[in-house]
Amino acid sequence: MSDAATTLQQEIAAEQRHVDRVYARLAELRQAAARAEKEGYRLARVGNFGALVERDAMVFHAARRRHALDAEHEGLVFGRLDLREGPVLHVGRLGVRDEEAQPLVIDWRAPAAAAFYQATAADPRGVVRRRMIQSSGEKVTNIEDDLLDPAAAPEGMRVVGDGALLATLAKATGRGMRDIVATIQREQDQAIRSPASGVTIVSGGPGTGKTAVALHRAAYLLYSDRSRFAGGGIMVVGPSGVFVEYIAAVLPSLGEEAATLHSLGSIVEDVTAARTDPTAVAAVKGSLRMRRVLDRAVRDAVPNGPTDLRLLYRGDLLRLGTAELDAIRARALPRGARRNEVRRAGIDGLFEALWAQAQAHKIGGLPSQIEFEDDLAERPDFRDFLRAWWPRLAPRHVLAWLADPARLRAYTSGILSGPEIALLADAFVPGDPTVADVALLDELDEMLGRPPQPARKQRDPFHVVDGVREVSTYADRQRAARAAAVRRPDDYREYAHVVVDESQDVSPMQWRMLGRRGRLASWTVVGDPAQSAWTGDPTELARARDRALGSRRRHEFTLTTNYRNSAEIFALAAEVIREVSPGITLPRAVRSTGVPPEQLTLAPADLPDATRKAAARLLDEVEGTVGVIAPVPRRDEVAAWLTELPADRLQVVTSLQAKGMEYDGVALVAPEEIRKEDGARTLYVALSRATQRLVTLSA
Ligand SMILES: Nc1ncnc2c1ncn2[C@@H]1O[C@H](COP(=O)(O)OP(=O)(O)OP(=O)(O)O)[C@@H](O)[C@H]1O
Repeated sequence: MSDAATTLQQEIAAEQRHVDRVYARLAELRQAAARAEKEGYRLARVGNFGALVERDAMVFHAARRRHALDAEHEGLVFGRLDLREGPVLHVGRLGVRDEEAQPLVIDWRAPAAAAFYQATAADPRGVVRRRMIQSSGEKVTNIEDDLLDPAAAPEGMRVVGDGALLATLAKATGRGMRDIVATIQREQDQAIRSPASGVTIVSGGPGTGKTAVALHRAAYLLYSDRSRFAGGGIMVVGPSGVFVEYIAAVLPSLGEEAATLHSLGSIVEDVTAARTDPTAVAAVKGSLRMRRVLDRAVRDAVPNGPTDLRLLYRGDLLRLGTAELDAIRARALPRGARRNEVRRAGIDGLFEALWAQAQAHKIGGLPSQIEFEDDLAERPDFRDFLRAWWPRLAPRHVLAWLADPARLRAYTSGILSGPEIALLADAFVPGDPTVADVALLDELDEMLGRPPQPARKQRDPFHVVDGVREVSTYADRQRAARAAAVRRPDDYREYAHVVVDESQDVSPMQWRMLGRRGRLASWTVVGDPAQSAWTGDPTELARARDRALGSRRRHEFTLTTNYRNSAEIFALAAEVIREVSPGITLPRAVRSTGVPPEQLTLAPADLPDATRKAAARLLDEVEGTVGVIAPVPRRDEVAAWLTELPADRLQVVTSLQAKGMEYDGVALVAPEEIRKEDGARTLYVALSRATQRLVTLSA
């Protein structure tokens, strides 16, 4: 064995001794947690109510603690700091103390761990040597050191390895995003630890770790002020369901379950939309002018509703025609009134008009006005009329009205341009909303208001026995521990923190939707304007975003290194974005594979076969996942070409779903169509998804 190899083995063995101590202590803690749970159950047999409550609390906390211990078992210790002064510190996924309450490992989120991420040779912050410890399970497999302050290094201090970051980046991509807790870089750490209040804005080009930073920031906030952020809740919003699935494992791997993940299509209660509109249609649907369009809709008569009211009262015909009914409805709906909440005003309007008529007709034996109204209110024909004339409207009902060409024209004329109105024809499919429609549904919900509803039954992980909530099985306990922080009504609006990823694609109407849920929140907003697919009015967009974020203080951060793409792949993506933004500052891609992207041009008839071959070859060449990116309208067609390939490492997505995603190999189908339909910026996104191999197939 060479000297260097021997040194490395000795250092690994030294770290292994510490790691073993940590796991031994962890086992004791786990046993203690289990004992606490048991003790909780013993209390149950004491039988009085106070003991039962105490038992619940004990079981709950013990289960939660055990859950955390289990979640963070893998690679628990990943760093070590040798400082100029003070004891050696080990950094890990959670803090563990020995029997004397001395720290064996400090939590990566703790202030003392900040130096692990922020120290550099130029600014060592008291750190002499920073050591990254790589493990598999409980076994230390490698060590990488940075000597940050050579002058302060004690005699005999050894330094091994050459770059944990690059070693990590070269590893294959799995189905889901991985946490980067062991290799967070200084500029990223500053954004992660930015103040908990106000708005933290993180920008940076493709692959600079914006998503990773946003998720680690959520974990950091939960650690630094648990009662505030777990109590109020953190909502993380991403562009698509595919993306949310991709990032879903990061927070649990950091031991955090307390954040709620949503795609822009799944924010509104009872709605899950995955379908996207063509970019031009989405720009119209996302414009704030749609508020005026919707406002006209919510004031309109319902389709197939009654056009007049005829009532025989004491032998006399009372009648209100279309114009009168419309006027009554309009009077009952002054600016700002919510249709579902002012139904009573509509009914009063009818009573007034009918009473006036009855008096004018000099009906014999006419009772008092109150009795007259009581008479009408009890009549089935009058009640039927009311139900048809002023029904309780759900947002989806009103949105469906826009599928009717005549109504669409009436609501949009003078607000949208002719071509914009044409774009919206056929763009609303009743019962099948698109992602952009969800923000319209939310707006309609706000405009219509809600009649009071009976409370919905929540799924409860506790069993209720004799009025006492209890958990009985291990699975129940786990679920109860997890659920306690995340159980909230579906239309919950009091989040303590909102994280918006890929924020460059949030439309003005979507900002309103998010703003409604973050009125009390602090925010983390990450994005890259260069990757924006938004083709609508930029000033309107900026205004809507500012409105949602309010006057809160802004903290801005920019990330500058692309950790995802090989330099060869990013060079091709850079060419595309420079065509539309010549002066743009792009991140630096740090890793080179020596393999340039392959750009194929084919006859259209050869595209299916060539795509199949390219995908098969990529599956051979890379260890991790392969993404096939297709133009939006062709996704299913392209997927059908690939049915014979193994599906476990292959994913077919549209150019819009590719937002935020990452694959080791990418086959990009028909880039020219993507450019034409969704613009060069969306093509730029598609070109910057691959870590190792990229093939483009132009027809
Ligand atoms: N400090 C780091 N250590 C290791 N890997 C990192 C680090 N920072 C980022 N990465 C990796 O780089 C890749 C890109 O990160 P991420 O997806 O967060 O970038 P992004 O800025 O959101 O990209 P995009 O804007 O293109 O969606 C991920 O695989 C992430 O794990």
